[in-house]
Amino acid sequence: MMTSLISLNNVSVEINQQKILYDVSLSLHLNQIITILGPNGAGKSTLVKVILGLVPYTSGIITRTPNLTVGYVPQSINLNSALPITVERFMRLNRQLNNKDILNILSMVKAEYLINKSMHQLSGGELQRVLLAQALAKRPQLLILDEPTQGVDVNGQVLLYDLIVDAKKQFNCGVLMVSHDLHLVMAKTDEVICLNHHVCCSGTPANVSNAPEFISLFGKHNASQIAIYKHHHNHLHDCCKQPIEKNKQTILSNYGEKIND
Ligand SMILES: Nc1ncnc2c1ncn2[C@@H]1O[C@H](COP(=O)(O)OP(=O)(O)OP(=O)(O)O)[C@@H](O)[C@H]1O
Repeated sequence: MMTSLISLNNVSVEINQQKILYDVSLSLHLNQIITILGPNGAGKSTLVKVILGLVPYTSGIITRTPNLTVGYVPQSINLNSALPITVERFMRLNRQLNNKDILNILSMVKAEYLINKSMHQLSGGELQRVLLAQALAKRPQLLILDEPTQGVDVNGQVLLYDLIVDAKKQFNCGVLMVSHDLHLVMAKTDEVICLNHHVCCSGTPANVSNAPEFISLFGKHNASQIAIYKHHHNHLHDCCKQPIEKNKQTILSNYGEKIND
């Protein structure tokens, strides 16, 4: 039997009488990668925060495995530019790690060369890798990432997703991530959950891309591109380097261009 790390059963969240999430059910297991996708304002970050225990839920049941260790990679962090901090100091903030631990964990995310650099001088990709290292320092059973490739160029995105898969293998952890980079993550994902305040559809990437709910949310053409991208995930084009706007039409309509150019 698969070990369920966390299960949500008909979880709803209301803020100021507004239903942000309703009747969301999901179950995440060890060694499983779940990707959550959905349009702007669909409640993806709220769902992540509910799972992290940062936002209270109004109804439903959440069950966690006892003493669950969770590592979290946020979308980005606000560092006070007036306060200099090196990567090494940043890594020490959360936990008492010795020098060897810090080097080991940074080398896992190919960031050991950054150890003495200022956090303020990192590129988008380097910063996200350090945030991943910080999350992995706890040796989490559950790794949660909320749009981890914001501000990261395409090579950095590919590397980051590869590192997430490596981390899953190394720690045998479950991974739950919010991502708009469907063309990069689909082949690495076990289950896709399409969220628009509720779970519109879920399943394997191949199944979801054929689901009527998914097609009505993202359009038939775009849905079919996702299925195609499952087989073309190493095939990158220049247009991927453009910043991906947080707008489902923009994100998904780019897929056609990538296929054809
Ligand atoms: N604390 C809050 N108070 C009021 N409204 C909130 C609060 N938190 C979230 N919301 C609203 O809930 C909705 C869902 O927000 P959320 O950030 O979870 O969406 P999202 O899917 O992550 O969006 P995006 O793709 O833009 O990051 C939005 O309409 C947002 O304005």
